[in-house]
Amino acid sequence: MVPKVLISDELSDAAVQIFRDRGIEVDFQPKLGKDKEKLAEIIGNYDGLAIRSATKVTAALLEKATNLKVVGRAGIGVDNVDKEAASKKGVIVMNTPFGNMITTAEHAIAMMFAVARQIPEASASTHAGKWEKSKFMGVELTAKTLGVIGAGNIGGIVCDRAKGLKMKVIAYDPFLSEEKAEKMGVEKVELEELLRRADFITLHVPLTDSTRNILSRENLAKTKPGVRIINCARGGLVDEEALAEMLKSGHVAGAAFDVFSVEPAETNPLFNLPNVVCTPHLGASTSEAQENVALQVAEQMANYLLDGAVENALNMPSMTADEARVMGPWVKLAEYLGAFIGQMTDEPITAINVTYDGTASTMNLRALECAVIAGIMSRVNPDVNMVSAPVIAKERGIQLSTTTQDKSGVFDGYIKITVVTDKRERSIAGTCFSDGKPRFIQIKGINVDAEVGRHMLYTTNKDVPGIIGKLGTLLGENKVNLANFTLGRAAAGGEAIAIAYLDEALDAKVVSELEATGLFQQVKPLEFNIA
Ligand SMILES: NC(=O)C1=CN([C@@H]2O[C@H](COP(=O)(O)OP(=O)(O)OC[C@H]3O[C@@H](n4cnc5c(N)ncnc54)[C@H](O)[C@@H]3O)[C@@H](O)[C@H]2O)C=CC1
Ligand SMILES: O=C(O)C(=O)COP(=O)(O)O
Repeated sequence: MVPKVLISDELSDAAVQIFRDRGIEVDFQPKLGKDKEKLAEIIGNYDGLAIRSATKVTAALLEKATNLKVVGRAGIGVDNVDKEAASKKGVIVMNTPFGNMITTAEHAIAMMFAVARQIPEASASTHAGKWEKSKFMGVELTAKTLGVIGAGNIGGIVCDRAKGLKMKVIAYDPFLSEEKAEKMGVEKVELEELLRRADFITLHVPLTDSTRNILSRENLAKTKPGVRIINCARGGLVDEEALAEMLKSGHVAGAAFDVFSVEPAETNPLFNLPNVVCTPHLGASTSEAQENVALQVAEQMANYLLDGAVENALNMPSMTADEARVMGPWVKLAEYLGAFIGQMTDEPITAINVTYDGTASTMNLRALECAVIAGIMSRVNPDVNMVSAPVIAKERGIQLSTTTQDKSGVFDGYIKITVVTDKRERSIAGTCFSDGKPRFIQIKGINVDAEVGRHMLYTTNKDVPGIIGKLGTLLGENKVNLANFTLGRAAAGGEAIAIAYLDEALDAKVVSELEATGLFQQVKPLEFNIA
């Protein structure tokens, strides 16, 4: 089936072209992001949704997005996407972290100049024929201290440009190392010190629980008198009411805001105050940046929908198309191993350990781990996938651990998973042969060579003559056709396991009859989702 993508915000035509060139059906409805009812009505038809900041991907919208696999944000900030809800629904959320960073940094610098020299007001006054030369006395940037809150990609470029302007740059970013700060030629400081020393403050942090209201009334009061504040990051980082009051009192000399706590901003405490420069979220609005993010998001979404490659996802480990191809059988194996043990385990799982041996240990382990968890969780929730499974496991407080080791046996590599419950530990191992077919190679420590079948019956018994005959007879009496059969045992007379491959799912009645014979310790019908 040809995947379908909806573009619900203003995106460069380049994105539409890429989707078409890649053989993806695309609907370009750039106004839809502002019409949430209409969007909710049709979202169920799409595998992918490409957005900017106008579309709000809420839990309610995701509920309706029954086919959605990926949300692609043509830009950086994803605070308009409920990532937790998306993860739970198994929807990948990806952004384009670099495509508009230069453009946004340049906008911040432009805003700093604009507020230092009151350019918008001076321009409006000149257009009005007033020639108010003495009214617009500005300040120089040279030798002033710029306080950068958040020195990541955009903040880093702002630091670099500001140094070019001969400013003294200080940065507050708890994740910025001293070495990196030194390399960037900036002084790393705490927030309090930044507030106290900066002549200009510019914000470049994402909007998160830790950054919301970072320039609160209390923090604004700690700033240097005459400070000018620039926000080209996100509305909600600054207390706009408090800032408006401080602008009026003269403590803050000016502000330049591109983003607002409510957008589109029709009213705002900062509007119509002298020396407040406002732009309507234009940070990323250059033709270059829009071309970059549109191309990138379309390529990333197409790669995922067509080849399973994952790039710049916020809720899934990265995987190249080549990796996805090479690892395909191993990802399947990981999922089948998880599904086997998940179906065997009725009591709550407290911990999962995954051992990667030989070739398996050289692969993208995060992706394999997600597949293992998805397999295990699929018994509880059939809609679970590699994106949602780790979230569900975390919610349930399941401890995850991994072990890697060099090739230790006859196989070039294998994956072994052990799950721990309050009552017991269970383990299973499997490998992929060169035919690309996943095989179970060890169950409960007993060696087997078992392919994966859609409908399987797993039994354990004491290794004594006649039991397998009885199993066959009972299945035959119930008109259950056997497609194949595999046995394994620890030692003669010890524990033995049998795996029967059936043509259809086993009736609960047959399971009860098998249990009633008293010959088996365990009788478990197993179902596998084989594409
Ligand atoms: N106005 C616009 O049109 C645009 C706005 N943006 C906004 O700019 C933000 C920053 O973008 P990037 O630099 O690309 O992100 P980034 O992830 O490269 O940098 C963010 C930095 O903030 C730091 N940080 C996180 N929590 C912090 C905290 N509590 N205190 C101080 N620093 C903290 C991080 O360590 C990181 O270095 C985006 O999240 C987005 O909201 C991005 C593009 C365009
Ligand atoms: O990339 C970002 O984070 C932005 O804020 C840009 O927003 P936009 O795509 O212009 O609506």
